[in-house]
Amino acid sequence: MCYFYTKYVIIMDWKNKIKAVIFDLDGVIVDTAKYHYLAWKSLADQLGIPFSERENENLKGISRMDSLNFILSLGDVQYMSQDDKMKLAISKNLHYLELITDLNREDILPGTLEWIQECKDNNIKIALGSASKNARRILESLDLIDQFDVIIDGTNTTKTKPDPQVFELAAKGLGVKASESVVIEDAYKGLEAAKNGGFYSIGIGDPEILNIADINLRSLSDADMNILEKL
Ligand SMILES: O=P(O)(O)OC[C@H]1O[C@@H](O)[C@H](O)[C@@H](O)[C@@H]1O
Ligand SMILES: [Mg+2]
Repeated sequence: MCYFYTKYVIIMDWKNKIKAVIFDLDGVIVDTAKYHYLAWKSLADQLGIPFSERENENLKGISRMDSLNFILSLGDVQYMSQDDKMKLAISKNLHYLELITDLNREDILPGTLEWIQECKDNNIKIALGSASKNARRILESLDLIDQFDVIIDGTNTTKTKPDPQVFELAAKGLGVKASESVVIEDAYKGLEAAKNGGFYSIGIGDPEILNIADINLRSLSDADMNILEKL
């Protein structure tokens, strides 16, 4: 008796469409968002400004100075000299750095390493697109710095999310178009930045808050890259 076997190779559609993934850092790769909150909360307490996790949502994805200005506006602070603002921003950052002293590979959020590996297996380029000026230091602590083809952070940008500059610079560095790239973000403003630049997006976190993402996940560990088939 003779058997004939036919092999079908199914090529997923997203593999023809997507050439790059741009990861946000804080709240996507590592849960530093909570330390940013704790450091801002402690500063707000010192200044006597009411500040809770609800208001903190507005700080996700924006620069250090914009965050400080937002907190001062909550306290109805009409005027503060640039010098004094700088001192407060520096003190918040020193506190934040203290809180993340012990950050290490175990702090990488679930699913991140698998997504990075899948990108590599599928010849998808990887960039970091973060507002943080501490990004490189954090990637070093996590031993991830060598995984990225391009790193764009708060030291490379002049405009903050929701301006798409950070993602545009990342795409330019990778040599891909926005329409061929997926941005992974935990911040509403980050998702707005992705949309403003014409990037696809995945929102990590509460789908009700992140309701402008193309795909919503609670965590990267909730799906593998074939979820991009939904795009
Ligand atoms: O103070 P840093 O590390 O430069 O970070 C700037 C911003 O970086 C973003 O990634 C965070 O979501 C913001 O909360 C933070 O303010
Ligand atoms: Mg973030």
